[in-house]
Amino acid sequence: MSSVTRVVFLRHGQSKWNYENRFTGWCDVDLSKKGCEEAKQAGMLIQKQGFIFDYAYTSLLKRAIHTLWYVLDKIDQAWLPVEKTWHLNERHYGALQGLNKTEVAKKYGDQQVKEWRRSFDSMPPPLHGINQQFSGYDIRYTKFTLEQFPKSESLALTINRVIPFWNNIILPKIKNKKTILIVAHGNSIRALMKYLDGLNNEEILELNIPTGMPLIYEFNEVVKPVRHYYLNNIV
Ligand SMILES: O=C(O)[C@@H](CO)OP(=O)(O)O
Repeated sequence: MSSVTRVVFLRHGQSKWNYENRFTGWCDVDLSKKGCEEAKQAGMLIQKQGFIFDYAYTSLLKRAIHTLWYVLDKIDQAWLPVEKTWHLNERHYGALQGLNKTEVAKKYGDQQVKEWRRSFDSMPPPLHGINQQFSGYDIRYTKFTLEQFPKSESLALTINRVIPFWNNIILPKIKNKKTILIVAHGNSIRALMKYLDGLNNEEILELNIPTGMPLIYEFNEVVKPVRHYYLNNIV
């Protein structure tokens, strides 16, 4: 019997705003047609590896939830216990949410946009006031007061809310040899990878997570990551 325990991470399939090249963050945008196909393909890749999961986790955002549904359908594990949590949400992109990335780069420069998107501690400009990109009144976020509700998040702040979730909820299950599926977002997965692999601030700058590509992490008996790799058609 294998002594490694596996966790499958999956960034949602392409969303409609990924397709339109717009900052998304906590805006609840659905999958594009291509994203639905990517999610089904991810399910097929996972199914080929014969994974039988004990638990699945996802965010409160439908691009991730629907990706998970496609995967569970393909692997015929729709019965799986699923927990949805804001801890796995995409990083909040503040006032950039809804804006076109190319237009923002024309206005502020490529370097600034790269920093906002990929650096460790740079914070996108915060949302001001209540506009259509503000989801603080949404019923799914009632546990936040308006003051607590994020108006923007750096990767560092994203790490602060993803890692306690990892340590409190996921880690004990890996210790108990449970196989776990986590369907999340580019930056919540980057936050986890920075932590798991001890990436420094230069390394994190270059880390991008592809949509709809299952990423397998293997953990040893003392729950240290020993190897990770993407599943693709070659596997
Ligand atoms: O817009 C977003 O929410 C994210 C992920 O789609 O974009 P980026 O790749 O710029 O972090």
